[in-house]
Amino acid sequence: MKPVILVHGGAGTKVKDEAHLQLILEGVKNAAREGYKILTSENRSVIDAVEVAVKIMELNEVFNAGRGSVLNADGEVEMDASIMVGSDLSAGAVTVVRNIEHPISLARLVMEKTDHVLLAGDGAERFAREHGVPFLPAGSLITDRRKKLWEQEKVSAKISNPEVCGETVGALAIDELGHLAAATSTGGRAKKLVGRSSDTCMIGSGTYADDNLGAVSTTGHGETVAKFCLAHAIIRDLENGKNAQQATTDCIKRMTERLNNTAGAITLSKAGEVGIGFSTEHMSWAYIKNNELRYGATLNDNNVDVL
Ligand SMILES: NC(=O)C[C@H](N)C(=O)O
Repeated sequence: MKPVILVHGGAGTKVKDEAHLQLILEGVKNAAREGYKILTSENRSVIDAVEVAVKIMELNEVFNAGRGSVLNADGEVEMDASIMVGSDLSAGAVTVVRNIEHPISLARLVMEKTDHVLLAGDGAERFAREHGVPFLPAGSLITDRRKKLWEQEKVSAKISNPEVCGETVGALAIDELGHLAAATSTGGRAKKLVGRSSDTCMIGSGTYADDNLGAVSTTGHGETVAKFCLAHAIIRDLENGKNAQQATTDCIKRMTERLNNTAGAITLSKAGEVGIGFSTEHMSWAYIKNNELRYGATLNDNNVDVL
């Protein structure tokens, strides 16, 4: 089995101009490269690879995760993340967490240090403190760009257009032995109600991994993704014999038709096949397989860098 790392930088990104597109593409390529380094290093582990890839994007302000997350109705950052290991289906997630740099690492701590799957808000933050997770001063994750957008949107009564609140991040990996892992992290939807949880923290909607079938990370309009259990719908299609690309394309299409809203997903099958699908105009993605880095932001893109 060839190791593969596959990442996305969110469906629904409103690409402003060429310079913005390049920042997004550099962001997903960099995350894929760093994840692949871990995946192919001596002490390789799929869980480390997806965590590192997501952490890199949580630090990158261009994405809606960690620093650079969108702001809720009160103008604050509340974040969600989840992670899953395909060998034994262990999973961890956090929701409505504030002032920590890496929600994905906290989700991993929930997976590894508790017998729970999901911790929320104050309880998740108390658990983080007890495990020595550093806290940032309040407001540190708010960027000027998000603040400006929030101020513009504040004057409009309508709910945020899902096309303008993309940039959630996710990563999948498979190693030489066929072990899979998946991770997803988000600031959610702009102007969301305080305390709102997203699909991203829901195992089966935002994230899923099972060595017997495949791994999925989703992005897009969270309520739609959650109602459709998009990640697990794709897994079921894999189980029914579809390949990674067919399963991803078909589920996104069924979800979009049924619920009249948009989303995107990346999929790795247990054979290491890649699936990329979205019903938004853009979703950035990158993957490394066979020493080639492939990346893009539209369905027709097929850019290749040889490593
Ligand atoms: N763009 C996103 O993926 C946002 C995320 N799914 C949410 O609804 O919170």
